[in-house]
Amino acid sequence: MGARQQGGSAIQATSTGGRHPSLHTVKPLGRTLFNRVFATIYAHSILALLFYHAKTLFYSTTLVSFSVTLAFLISDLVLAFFWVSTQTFRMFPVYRKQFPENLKKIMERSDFPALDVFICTADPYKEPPISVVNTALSVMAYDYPTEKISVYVSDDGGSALTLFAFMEASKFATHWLPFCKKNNILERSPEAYFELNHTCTSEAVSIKIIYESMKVKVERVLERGKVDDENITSGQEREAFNKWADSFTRQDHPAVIQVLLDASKDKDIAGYSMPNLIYVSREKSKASPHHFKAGALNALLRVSGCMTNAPIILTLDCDSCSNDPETPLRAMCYLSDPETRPQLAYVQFPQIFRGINKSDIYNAEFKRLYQINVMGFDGLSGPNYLGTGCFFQRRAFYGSPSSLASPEIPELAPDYIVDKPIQSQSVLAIAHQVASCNYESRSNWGSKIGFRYGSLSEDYHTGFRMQCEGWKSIFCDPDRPAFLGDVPITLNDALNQQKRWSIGLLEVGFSKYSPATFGVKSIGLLMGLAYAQSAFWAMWSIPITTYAFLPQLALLNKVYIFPKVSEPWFFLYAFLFLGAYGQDFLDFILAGGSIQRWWSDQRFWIIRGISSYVFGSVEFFLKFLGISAFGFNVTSKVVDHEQSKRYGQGIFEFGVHSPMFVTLTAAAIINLISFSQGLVEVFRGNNLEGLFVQMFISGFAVVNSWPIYEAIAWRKDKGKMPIKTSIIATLLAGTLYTASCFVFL
Ligand SMILES: O=c1ccn([C@@H]2O[C@H](COP(=O)(O)OP(=O)(O)O[C@H]3O[C@H](CO)[C@@H](O)[C@H](O)[C@H]3O)[C@@H](O)[C@H]2O)c(=O)[nH]1
Ligand SMILES: [Mn+2]
Repeated sequence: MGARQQGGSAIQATSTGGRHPSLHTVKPLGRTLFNRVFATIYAHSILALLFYHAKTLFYSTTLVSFSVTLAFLISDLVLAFFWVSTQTFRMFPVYRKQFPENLKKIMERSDFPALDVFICTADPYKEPPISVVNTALSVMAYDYPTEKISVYVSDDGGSALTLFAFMEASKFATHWLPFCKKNNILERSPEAYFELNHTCTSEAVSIKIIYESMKVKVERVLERGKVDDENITSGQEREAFNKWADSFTRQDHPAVIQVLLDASKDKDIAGYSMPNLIYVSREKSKASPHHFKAGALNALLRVSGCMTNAPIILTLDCDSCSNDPETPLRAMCYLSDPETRPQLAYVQFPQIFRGINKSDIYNAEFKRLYQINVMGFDGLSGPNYLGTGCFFQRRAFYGSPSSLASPEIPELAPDYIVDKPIQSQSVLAIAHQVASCNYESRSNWGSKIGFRYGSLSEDYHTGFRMQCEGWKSIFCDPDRPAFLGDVPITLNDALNQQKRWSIGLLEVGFSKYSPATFGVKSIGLLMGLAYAQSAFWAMWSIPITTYAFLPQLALLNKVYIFPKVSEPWFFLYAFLFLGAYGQDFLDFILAGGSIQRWWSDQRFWIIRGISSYVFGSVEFFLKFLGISAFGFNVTSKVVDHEQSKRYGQGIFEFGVHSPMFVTLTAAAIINLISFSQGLVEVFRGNNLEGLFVQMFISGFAVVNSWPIYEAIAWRKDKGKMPIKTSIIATLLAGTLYTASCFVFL
């Protein structure tokens, strides 16, 4: 909205010095001055609050009041940390525009750099192969010199079913690509295209028939769980599937690298060349760590290095379909600009999703994380890497801009020129060698070269470390979303995803490369703080859990812990609450959000605070102390019909028992009871002034908890709260209340 109108025009030449038409412009957002003034006022209010706590702490006469004050002091210090670090995003947010149409005036198409696309998938039953195929087709059909595109699919599930789907896709692609280009189609994922376009030409109808028959074949094979002989059409295909011997399991198998399309040979039905399409399932063995997605990406980095070694790499999650065929040209506006290029590690596009319900109940949109904060980062040294939809310079994986970190073999150097066909014996031999699981042992992969290991949030970690090395990045947020991904549609999936993120981020936060120490030293205070905010994301659990339980338990015990409405300190509390919420609301709406979605956003922040972040922190510290281990739990992209219907109606999906639902439900129960108790007090004419803040907090929580009460009390569908969860939560609430009676006695 506001942001979009300030883009500037193509006439203001920026980077090309006026000699050529401009490729891109950058402008500060209009609200920067307001942000700075407001920050000054708000900072003073925070200091006043801390002073108030210190004073209360100093004069507290009992152990209980001392402990309660201390708990609020700690909580408010954490809130203050998040507030301070949020200001880094508000100091210099910028908005950029690109002019891809000008690229053609400056460069010949034949001079465009080659592009290697990496697509990761890990489990055919959670990530349906037909969707992965759609993602691949959507980028194979990019408006970009086709023979320069190579798509590498990493299959961490090591599944013949996925390979089968891609064999079928390579045949379908020979029809699909010319169809898209000839008709200048925008949605180049067939699924999206057929969903949107109901009035079809006869050509479209016949393409649709080919697509549907491929889809049916792929889905049938998936249902059967194996590729039957009748589905294998050539000796070459049979040879490939023979690799799935009896000893082949997903955790233990040799590397499988299969060239499905070869740009130098294969042609589409119109006679034009096809892109390269290569299936890669790296070697796995239970004896060696595989480092989850980062490991998969590094294997692709090496395999692609010796096969095509394109200078530009696009990384995609299996569900990130292209939504705009012009996207690589937009990225090229920066990657081909001699002024920005030498320092530029990557151009990040925002993560945008399809199929989010109207009020976005699980806050899948993540406006703050994926859009608002990123614009703030962009005005400093550039956005963090978001894991998908990102164009890298290959060189950025090999050391800082000024000093190259050399790989073990010359074939992997970023400037190596591949002079043999990708299917030649020698190329395939090296590719298999670098995809083996022992290749990385005692090497710099994962520490100084490639995607970085040691965190379940490999995206955040890798981008951060690149910036510490001196690389810059750019956020590219065009009006038409460049990619569209899938969102979790059950609460359990959403919370588990958030738990994984919070663990991964803590892993970086407490490593020797912590943004708070190493980061501040390498990239400066503002960038360091900006990264630190995410690293310690899970610490939100401290204030949120405290405010979800403590004021309520005190209220139940008739202990009033906040300033009375008539006291001046009350206004401080009111200002801090309204100021923070108000500014958040403003940011959200100015970034094009709706009021309804903003409400869900704040609600889900509270929900995460008492579930994902609490459990994520606990799991992290157990691992830190060497007591347990955790893995990368892939988010399901499979759509259950009933669940998806409820999701569409905006109904919360519980359905299964989860410890994370227990804490949530316990909080909902305690808030409801304490609010009711407060009401009783008010009707009895007791002390509304002293009660007010506590009543307000529990009332606010009650309104937010509405979906939980529904799920416990009167829903009948499969997504209601399991009885077991409700019982355990009630017991937990009872225990907390009993304990509080002893404390507040
Ligand atoms: O061992 C693994 C685990 C996952 N993946 C792939 O990683 C991607 C992301 O997994 P998903 O379950 O969809 O996670 P999300 O939480 O939705 O993803 C976000 O968070 C991840 C880090 O936790 C980033 O890697 C992603 O890019 C980012 O979109 C998918 O394509 C998976 O196939 C692998 O290749 N190997
Ligand atoms: Mn995902």
